Amino acid sequence: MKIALGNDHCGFAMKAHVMDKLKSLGCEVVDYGCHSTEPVDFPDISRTVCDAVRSGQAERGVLVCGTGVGAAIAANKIPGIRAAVCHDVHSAHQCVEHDDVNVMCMGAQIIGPWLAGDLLEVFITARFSTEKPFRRRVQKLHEMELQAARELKEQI
Ligand SMILES: O=C(CO)[C@H](O)[C@H](O)[C@H](O)COP(=O)(O)O
Repeated sequence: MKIALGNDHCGFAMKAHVMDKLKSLGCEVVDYGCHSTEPVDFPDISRTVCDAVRSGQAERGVLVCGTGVGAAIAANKIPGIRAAVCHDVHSAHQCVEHDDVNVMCMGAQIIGPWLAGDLLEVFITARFSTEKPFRRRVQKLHEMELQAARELKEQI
């Protein structure tokens, strides 16, 4: 699986571990930065990673910031992206199985590298369920996104 990986300065220290884990799972990883602890703005990193997912360059994205929260807020503003902060193993697989999450966000200030590795493993191996209720709910998310775009257009 192709993965777009991004982090801000708070996530930089965890990146090497995340990268190693993803590679050990057989993933092809593109690193969209940042590449040091020099402060950057998490919305910029989310944008780049999510554009790679949207365009099909990557199948899924992984974002690491301090808490995972800012990265997820930014990612969810991008059409076609369903991002979730995951700090427990159950959410990390269920968010894909039930909600078709395509970008997982983690907080390097909240969890350690070993839990991050376990989260990545279940996130990468999980697949969106074919069961109707889950498909219907995600379809409703698409419709909400389209409605929001229409409302925005009316305002302009
Ligand atoms: O977690 C984050 C956003 O939700 C960021 O990674 C930072 O931790 C947070 O914004 C604090 O930023 P700072 O520049 O390290 O003070």
